[in-house]
Amino acid sequence: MTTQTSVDMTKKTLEIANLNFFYGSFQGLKNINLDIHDKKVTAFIGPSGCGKSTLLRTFNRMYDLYPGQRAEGKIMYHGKNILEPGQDVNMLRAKVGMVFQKPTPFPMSVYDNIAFGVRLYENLPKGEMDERVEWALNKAALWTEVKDKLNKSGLSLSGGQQQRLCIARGVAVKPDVLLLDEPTSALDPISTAKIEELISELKGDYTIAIVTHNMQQAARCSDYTAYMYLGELVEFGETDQIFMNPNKKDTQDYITGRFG
Ligand SMILES: Nc1ncnc2c1ncn2[C@@H]1O[C@H](COP(=O)(O)OP(=O)(O)OP(=O)(O)O)[C@@H](O)[C@H]1O
Repeated sequence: MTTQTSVDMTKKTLEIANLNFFYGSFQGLKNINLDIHDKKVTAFIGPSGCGKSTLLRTFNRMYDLYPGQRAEGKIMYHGKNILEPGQDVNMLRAKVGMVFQKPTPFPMSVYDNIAFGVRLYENLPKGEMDERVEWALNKAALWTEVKDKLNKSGLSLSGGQQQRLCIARGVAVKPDVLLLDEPTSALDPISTAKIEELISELKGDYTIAIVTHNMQQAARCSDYTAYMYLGELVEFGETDQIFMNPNKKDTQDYITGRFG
């Protein structure tokens, strides 16, 4: 008998089919097919320039902000192809939030860094906004460190705290998906460990896709791993299988450091 749990295990948040991406005439992604599973962490690994960030940026159409960049194919989210012209991209970006490599707090208070995004989508009375700010900072494991500094500039925090503030900002609008583009590459080992711990906790509530150069990080944090090379998806599967028993020799060579 199929239990509810096993049904949930196979639920997909994003279904990517025949996805191609172009920077002008240069094709950055070639016929990508994969599913992003609900409330799991999917890691994207591969050598520099293989298209990891490009792929991540298609999931919330971040590329739309840049002329000359276009995607073809399908990314199904809640039964709709988000690549179609009628898609409300602002709503999409609220549901599919993104955190970048370099922490990017807004030049405003810690409190307003969180409240700013919430105000774009919801009109909350002050008391409820206070609760939302505390809730988001708690989710990002930052509340105890900043609860006495809510009126201080977000830029006055340490790099690791700034990155958790950016995660709190993403979480505050209650997204389904969090896209993390090398979120720890600018951080020290202690901050990195905190973010990795946070990722494990957040996946209880959110679907997470992470680009990382750090193979150990992919192995530690993710449930699924995608290995990319030259704009193609070489191999995708459960992280244990990809790291311990990859199907392709290219994947094996990359994860064992024999590549290039
Ligand atoms: N704005 C752009 N205009 C033209 N080509 C681009 C642009 N951004 C990226 N590319 C190209 O697209 C390809 C994929 O780049 P992308 O940044 O997605 O790779 P990546 O795997 O994330 O690399 P890295 O690990 O170095 O961040 C590369 O060949 C890159 O040069």
